Amino acid sequence: MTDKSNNPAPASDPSTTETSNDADGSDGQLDAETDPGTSTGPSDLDDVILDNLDAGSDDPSDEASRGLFDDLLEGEPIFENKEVLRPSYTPHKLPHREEQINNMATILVTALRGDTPSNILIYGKTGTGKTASAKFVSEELETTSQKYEVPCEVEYINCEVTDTQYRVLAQLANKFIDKNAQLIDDRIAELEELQSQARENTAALEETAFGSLDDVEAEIESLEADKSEFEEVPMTGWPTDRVYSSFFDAVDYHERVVVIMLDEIDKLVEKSGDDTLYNLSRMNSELENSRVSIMGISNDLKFTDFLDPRVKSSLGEEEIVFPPYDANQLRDILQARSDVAFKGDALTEDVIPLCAAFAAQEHGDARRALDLLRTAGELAERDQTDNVLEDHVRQAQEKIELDRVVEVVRTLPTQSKIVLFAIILLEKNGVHNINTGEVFNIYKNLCEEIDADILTQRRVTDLISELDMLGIVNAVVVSKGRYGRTKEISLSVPTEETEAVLLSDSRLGDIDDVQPFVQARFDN
Ligand SMILES: Nc1ncnc2c1ncn2[C@@H]1O[C@H](COP(=O)(O)OP(=O)(O)OP(=O)(O)O)[C@@H](O)[C@H]1O
Repeated sequence: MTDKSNNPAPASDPSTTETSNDADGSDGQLDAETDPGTSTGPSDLDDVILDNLDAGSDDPSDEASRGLFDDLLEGEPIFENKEVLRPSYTPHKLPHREEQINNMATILVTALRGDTPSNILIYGKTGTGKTASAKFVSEELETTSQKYEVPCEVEYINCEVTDTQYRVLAQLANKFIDKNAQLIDDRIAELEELQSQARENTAALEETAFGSLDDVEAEIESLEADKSEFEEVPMTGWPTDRVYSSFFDAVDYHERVVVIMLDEIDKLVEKSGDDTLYNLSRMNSELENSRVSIMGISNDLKFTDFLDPRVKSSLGEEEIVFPPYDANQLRDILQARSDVAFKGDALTEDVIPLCAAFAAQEHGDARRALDLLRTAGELAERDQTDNVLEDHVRQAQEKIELDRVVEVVRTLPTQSKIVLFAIILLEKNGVHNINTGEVFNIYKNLCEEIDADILTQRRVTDLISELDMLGIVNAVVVSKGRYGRTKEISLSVPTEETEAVLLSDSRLGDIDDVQPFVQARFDN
């Protein structure tokens, strides 16, 4: 990167050296240097600076005109369209998901015949294409329904964000209230058009259901009354049954089949139980004009164990499983995306197979594979090379892993952070085969220092097990013969980086000198 502060030009020019001695940066001096005859008025000053830069184009002082971005912009870009590698992009082709997509379509085609499709539960680990496939099928369904003029709508809700019954129902109610308002407006506009035609010539009413202009007027008034009855649901504050009946009335306003897609449905059940699913699944018996079908998507294969048996059987009428991708399948997925994402020959031969192999190790996660490919491309771009190399993929793998660790450590509860900090202090001081007692001693001293509650040794042991499950430490139980069993703990993440994240927590960051705490290990 070109750094103006390193630019030798001003120093090598005696006149500018003088200038820099001038307390206020002396614009006048520059002026005089360039053109002694020029006055120092502000309007001339602009010209002088430009002249100066132009004149020096062969001079190293040209560097001064190079901005922060010039070097980065130089050279061939590696990406043709980086957006297609981002998670927000919905691909139009989903290799190796044909079977699941066909299964979904076979179930949902019922909606295009005006009947209620069975509810569907979609399972599969993260990054196996569940959301992408379900969205693809929904878009196709809506497009076809428009083509054949069958009223069929899909509503998508991400239950990780919208995670209570109130919010799910309110969001659905408001979506249908908006749609109804739009429908009513369109219908009123048509009727007003008919009114004006009929005023000129009453024959315009002949082919319609209206006998007179008064009938048309009455219909417009009735539609306006309907519209004013739909009241937007506030995001908090109403009793839940009122929100439910708003949604019910809005969805039943006219004939249609509605598919409600509940992504991360397990999060909704975890946070607020199965009431929402119970209410949604029994709606059809009461709806007069419309029909509702539910499509639930989950990473957690076991979440239905927590459901009321009635909800469970109704929701799981059809189940579709998304298995993890293997390395060959990931390769095809990456190849299809990279054709659009990268410039012609930007990728060297090994890049896609390596990204696929890394991601296949991580339970066949396509999101991870795409992240790796994008990050490798970005690292190559930063190196200002024309090609993405195998080494960029390895660096990308490390970077993503480190980012994950940083995020997990950053969001740990304070007590777990203190326990982890104690383990780090022991490791940094060369202690091997750390045991729970040693961690507990240092933990206690750290807690006293920062005025935190001290948990029992048993709880601390639990927290160590949690850190183990998160992959931050490795705790193995070893038998000490007649002295019983103990845990030997070691760090599974890079020490320096993890410590830096812990110290960025304001409470732990307040500890000035950690040495006495490590010393305490020997005192206890
Ligand atoms: N067969 C595929 N072809 C192309 N891209 C795919 C395929 N499967 C998944 N992807 C891409 O991988 C990423 C993750 O997919 P998606 O969000 O559908 O996974 P998911 O199974 O819903 O995961 P999660 O449960 O974590 O939400 C998305 O960017 C998606 O476009």
